[in-house]
Amino acid sequence: MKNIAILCSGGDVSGMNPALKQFVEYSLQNGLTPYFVYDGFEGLIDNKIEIATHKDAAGIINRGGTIIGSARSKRFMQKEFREVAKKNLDALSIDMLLVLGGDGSFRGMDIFYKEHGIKFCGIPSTIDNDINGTEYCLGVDTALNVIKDSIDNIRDTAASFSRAFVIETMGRNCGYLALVSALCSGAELCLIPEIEYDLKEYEKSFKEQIKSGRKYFIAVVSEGIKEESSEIAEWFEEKIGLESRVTILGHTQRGGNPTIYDRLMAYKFVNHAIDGLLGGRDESVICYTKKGFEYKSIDEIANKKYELDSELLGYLKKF
Ligand SMILES: Nc1ncnc2c1ncn2[C@@H]1O[C@H](COP(=O)(O)OP(=O)(O)O)[C@@H](O)[C@H]1O
Ligand SMILES: O=P(O)(O)OC[C@H]1O[C@](O)(COP(=O)(O)O)[C@@H](O)[C@@H]1O
Repeated sequence: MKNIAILCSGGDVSGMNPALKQFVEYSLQNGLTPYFVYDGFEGLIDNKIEIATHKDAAGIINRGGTIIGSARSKRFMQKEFREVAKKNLDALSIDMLLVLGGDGSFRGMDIFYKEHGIKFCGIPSTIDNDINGTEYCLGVDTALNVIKDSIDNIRDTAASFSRAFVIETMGRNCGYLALVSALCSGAELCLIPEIEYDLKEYEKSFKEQIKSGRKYFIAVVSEGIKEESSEIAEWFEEKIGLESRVTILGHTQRGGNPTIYDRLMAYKFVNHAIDGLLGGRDESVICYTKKGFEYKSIDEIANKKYELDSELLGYLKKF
C-alpha cells in the first residue's frame, strides 16, 4: 500500500477541513494510506505526521480553519531542516504530499522535490485570491460571504444615520476581496491597491449625491492601499461633511462555516490533486481556470504576479 500525506501552509482558509475530509476518503478509495502533517512545514520538520482515519475526518466538514493546523516556517527555508523533513517522511515511506497553501508554499515544495524527490500537488488556498494561474483559490467564497454579511449589517445601521462607513477588507496587496464585495454590496466607493486613485475626484459627485438626498455612504477599501482606513474616514468628515466610522474586518474574514461552493471546490481540488499524483504528475499545482481544472507547473504560478480580471476592473471604473 502506498502512503500519501497532506499539510496546510500559510494563512488558513475555510474549506481546508472539507479538503482534509475528502483527502482521507479519496485516498482510502484509491488504496492509499492517508497521513496528516500537523502545523505545516514545521510539522514535517518536527515529525508531527500521523495516519489519518475516517474517524479523524468525521464532523469537520462544517468547520472553518484547519484541524491539522497551519504555519509559516522559517526553518523550512533552510536546507538542513528540509533534510530532517525528508528523513521523517522516509521513515514512514511517504513520497507524495498534497499542500494546501499559496505560491510561497508551492515554491518551498518545489525546492523540496528537486532536492529530495518528494512528489507534490499544490491546492491554491488563500482568501486573497492572489495566486497567478488560477481563477479561484479555496476559501475565497466563504470570505466573500463573511464580508457580505458584515457589510449588510453595517448598512442597516448606516441607513439609520447620516454617516459614512469605511470597511476594510483583507487581501495583502490584492484588491479582489474588496472589489467583488463592493460590487456585490452596492458600495459607493471602492479603493484597491491595483488602481491609482485621488479622493478629490469623488468630492463633487459625493456632495451632489448628498444634495439629492443620499444620507449615507459605504466605502469598501482593501488592505494594501496607500492610505489608512482612518484617513479615508477623515476625508469623509472634512471634505464631504459626513460623520464617519471605520470597521476593519480583519481575521473574521478567515473564519466561518465553509460555504457550499468551498466544500464542493475542496472536494474537486483534492480529487484532481490525488489523480494527478497517481497519474504521474510529480510536481504541479491544480488550478481552476476558465477551461476547468488544469495542472500547472510552479514556474507558471510563482514567476508572475496575479492580475485582477480586466472585466471586474472595468466595473470598478464606473464608481
Ligand atoms: N523559497 C522557499 N524555500 C523554502 N520554503 C519556502 C520558500 N518560500 C516559502 N516557503 C515556505 O512556505 C511557507 C509559506 O509561504 P508564504 O509565502 O508565507 O505563504 P503562502 O504559501 O500563502 O504564499 C513559508 O513560511 C516557508 O516555510
Ligand atoms: O494572519 P496573519 O499572519 O496576520 O496574516 C494576515 C494576512 O494573511 C491573509 O489573511 C492571507 O494571506 P495568505 O493566504 O497569503 O497567508 C492576508 O489577507 C493578510 O494580509
